[in-house]
Amino acid sequence: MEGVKLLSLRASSTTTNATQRLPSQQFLNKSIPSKSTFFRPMPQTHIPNHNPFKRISFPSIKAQQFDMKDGPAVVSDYKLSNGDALKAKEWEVGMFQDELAASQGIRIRRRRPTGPPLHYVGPFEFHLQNEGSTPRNILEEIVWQKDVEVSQMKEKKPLLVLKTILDNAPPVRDFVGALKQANKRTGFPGLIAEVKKASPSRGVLRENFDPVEIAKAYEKGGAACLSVLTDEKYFQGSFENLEAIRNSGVQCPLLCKEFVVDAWQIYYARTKGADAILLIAAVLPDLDIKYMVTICKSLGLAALIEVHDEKEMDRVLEIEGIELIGINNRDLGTFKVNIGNTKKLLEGERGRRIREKGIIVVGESGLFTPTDIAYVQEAGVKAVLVGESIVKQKDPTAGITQLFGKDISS
Ligand SMILES: O=C(O)c1ccccc1NCC(=O)[C@H](O)[C@H](O)COP(=O)(O)O
Repeated sequence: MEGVKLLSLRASSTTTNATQRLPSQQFLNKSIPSKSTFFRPMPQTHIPNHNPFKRISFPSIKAQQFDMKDGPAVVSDYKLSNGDALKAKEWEVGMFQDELAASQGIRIRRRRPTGPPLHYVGPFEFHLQNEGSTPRNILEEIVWQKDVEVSQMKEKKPLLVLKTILDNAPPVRDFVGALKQANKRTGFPGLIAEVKKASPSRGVLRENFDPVEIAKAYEKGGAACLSVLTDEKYFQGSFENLEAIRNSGVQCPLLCKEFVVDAWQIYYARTKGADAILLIAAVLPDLDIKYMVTICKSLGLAALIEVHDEKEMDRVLEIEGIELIGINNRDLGTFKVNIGNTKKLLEGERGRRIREKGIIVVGESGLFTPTDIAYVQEAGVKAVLVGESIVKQKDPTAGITQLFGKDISS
């Protein structure tokens, strides 16, 4: 069988022991390395081109044990099968994607670093450090899990199948239009009411959870749009919930609240009745956002681009064609909530650019009282995304009236 030649494999014996505590309860008592083994600058890395016979140069690999004496080892003429070469290529591409993202300030790695395929280690017996394969925070853990889930789902329903379903799909509802209209009608920020059973930071929010009943109660209470969590593992949500709400007669446009790591998910969300989808800037590099926004537009979906800090906001403001930006008051890495974040990100030049571009800003998370709503409205939002404070109420319709300090249903 043809193979590629592994021309130089270097290994060093350095290890890192420095640890830091993770913030979330779920992560308590776990420690992670301060620096990931597979996330440091590796100037020697090249993405191999498609010719399997071309030279591939590999990044340096840190080893905990290495039975060669001292210093780098050079392996020559070690052959990889085509299958292994593919794995090697995938691994290097993954590394390259993470480095590209890091250059944009993105700390979330898109998939769990697996370490190089076994054959990379050649004839030497050494164990790769796997500290780098521990997620740094909950968002990274969710994203890694999502990457695995999506590859399995894609196998069951490839894009071509989704596209066929979409040929007969009912029309999309105008998500942004509904928010603007509600803002005009009520004088308050348009409400995106979240159908949320549980969350990593707050646990189960509502035991008796009937998504359709809650959606109807929100609509009755004056919600302009609904946000439906579809992640199962961390939020106890589902695409069945989204579909059921869509088929229940509820008229509000629906946001699919997912952790998008692959454009396939956008098509899938649309087949399940979504009118809008969330894209998180802390997870997606600029090019992915641009590409995904284009896909959303081609499908008629609105894209809610979520940011949490100035850097993310500045990146997103450079992207053409963004209509909706969500400012999350919750740090998805540490769970800390501060509604002052919305104000901070809308001050000065940023606020001016947003107004100039006619972007609708959504204040997200941690909104519980009429004072909170007034505060973010004063800061410049035209919409709010609210989950916990209304979903926990026995009667979510009344919860909305309580949140705004006024009946906003008519
Ligand atoms: O809510 C969490 O614990 C959480 C953890 C990790 C990633 C995302 C998370 N939440 C998503 C959201 O931002 C909220 O569901 C949404 O903005 C509503 O927030 P709230 O009104 O505070 O329920």
